[in-house]
Amino acid sequence: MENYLLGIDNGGTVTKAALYTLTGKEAAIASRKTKMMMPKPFRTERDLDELWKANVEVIREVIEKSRIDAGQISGVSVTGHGNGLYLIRKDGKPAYNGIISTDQRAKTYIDEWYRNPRFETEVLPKTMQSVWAGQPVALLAWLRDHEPEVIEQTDDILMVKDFLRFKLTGETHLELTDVSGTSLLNVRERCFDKDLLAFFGLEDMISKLPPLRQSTDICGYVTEEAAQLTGLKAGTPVAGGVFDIAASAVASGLVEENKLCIVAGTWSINEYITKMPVIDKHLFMTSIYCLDDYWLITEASPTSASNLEWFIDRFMIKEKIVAESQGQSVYELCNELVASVSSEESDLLFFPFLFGSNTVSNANACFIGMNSWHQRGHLLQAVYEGIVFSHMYHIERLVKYRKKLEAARIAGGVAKSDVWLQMFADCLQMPLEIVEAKEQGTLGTAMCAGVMTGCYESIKKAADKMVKIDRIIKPNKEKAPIYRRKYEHYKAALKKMENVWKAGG
Ligand SMILES: Nc1ncnc2c1ncn2[C@@H]1O[C@H](COP(=O)(O)OP(=O)(O)O)[C@@H](O)[C@H]1O
Ligand SMILES: O=C(CO)[C@H](O)[C@@H](O)COP(=O)(O)O
Repeated sequence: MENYLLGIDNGGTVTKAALYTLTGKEAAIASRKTKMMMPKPFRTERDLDELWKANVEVIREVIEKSRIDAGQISGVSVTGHGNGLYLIRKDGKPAYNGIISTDQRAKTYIDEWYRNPRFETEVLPKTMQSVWAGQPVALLAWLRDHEPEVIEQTDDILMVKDFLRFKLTGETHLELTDVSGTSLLNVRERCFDKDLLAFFGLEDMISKLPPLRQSTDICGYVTEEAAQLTGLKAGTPVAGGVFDIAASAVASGLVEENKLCIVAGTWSINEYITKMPVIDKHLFMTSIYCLDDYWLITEASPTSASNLEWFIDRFMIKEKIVAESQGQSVYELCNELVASVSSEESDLLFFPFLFGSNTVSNANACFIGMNSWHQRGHLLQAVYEGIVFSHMYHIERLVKYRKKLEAARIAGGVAKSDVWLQMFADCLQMPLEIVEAKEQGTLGTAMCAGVMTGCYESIKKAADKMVKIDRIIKPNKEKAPIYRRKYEHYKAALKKMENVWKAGG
């Protein structure tokens, strides 16, 4: 009987599960949108019972769809958005709603930390990354000051994938690649460090950080209770899993240094791998990669498809309900509307900063240059283009640290849209290599399960077997001057707006 690996991915917007054969063939896939709650300005939270229910449903669905016996699943592995915060009490119940990494309630702490000269001399060499509002260090500091009873009740500090692993196995662990992106870890020494935590005023919380594990370690077994709910077989081993930005990268074939990887989901993630870490206060992050000897160098911000999601929820909700009632997706309508307007026809700009930005700290989203003749398609086109330009802005910073990148691999929900993919290729003027896997997060983490169960010697060997290029999207040369002009316009407007935002506007 053939063996299968199960990958589970909890992003900021969508929960997915997928079953793979050992050659990377997708046997079944299922997804559920999860609700982002905004109980107060700048807060993005999720109900953890609803999140667990979504996971139970997608796991059950993939087992049913694939018609395999659950005993054929030799291993399970998890991934999910990095950062944010998932707190549980001693009795295993949530101590708070899950906090998604787009949360900005703690943004005032950031400027204060950056003003402290010790940040550059003592913190940055250990964390190798910027500090920002959605990181657990900022959220924990905020809870310590505003809702101390939550911290008192907390027994374990987890990331989303660790919470899910805990629901499946009853065990609590943190995993290295994920924690290496949180500012909680001394990344160079790969350990927690009381002096580092003390900088953020969090030294007392070291006892609430569960043990650190590797991506491919066995971190527990599916319990009887979880088995009954999900249809998995009790006793199936569950791996440590991997940070989603690394999962998508390895499943896109980021096993060499000459490729750019773009992940366009809730977040805009832009990354490459190298054997030398980059420590620079202007760079977003260096984190631990899931291939031995490699570091993942990332430029990122919450400026990608979360903005489209907001646009749909505010201005296309009827269309969304109708589409979903007919078993269709509202994204197809969005893609049709964008395809119906040409790239030359409108100069409308959009800054995709609804959940944070990659410029000054109090930047806001805005449309610039609206005219009476603009239709919904033009607004959507500006949203799509603004998201691409925000990725390009990150990529421009990223290439400063290395030689030119030859081609890009792209993952995340946006990669499901042909019109958006062509826009990326035309704006970047770079070929986009599209892999066969529909969901790279689930595939990347399934590789960890494959190594954990001894099916592969290493994640690199798993990637060699499981990643296949499906097609290449070539850039359209005629579009180069059009998008170059639009991108220059975007950057010039951004510079002007930065002065307004800096002045408190
Ligand atoms: N067919 C599509 N066309 C355009 N955008 C899409 C399509 N499918 C998904 N998306 C966008 O991708 C987002 C989901 O991306 P995903 O990477 O799954 O998110 P996350 O992992 O952050 O939860 C959706 O919110 C939506 O904005
Ligand atoms: O920590 C992060 C970046 O450093 C983000 O949370 C990222 O992991 C989100 O991923 P997304 O929700 O877009 O899948």
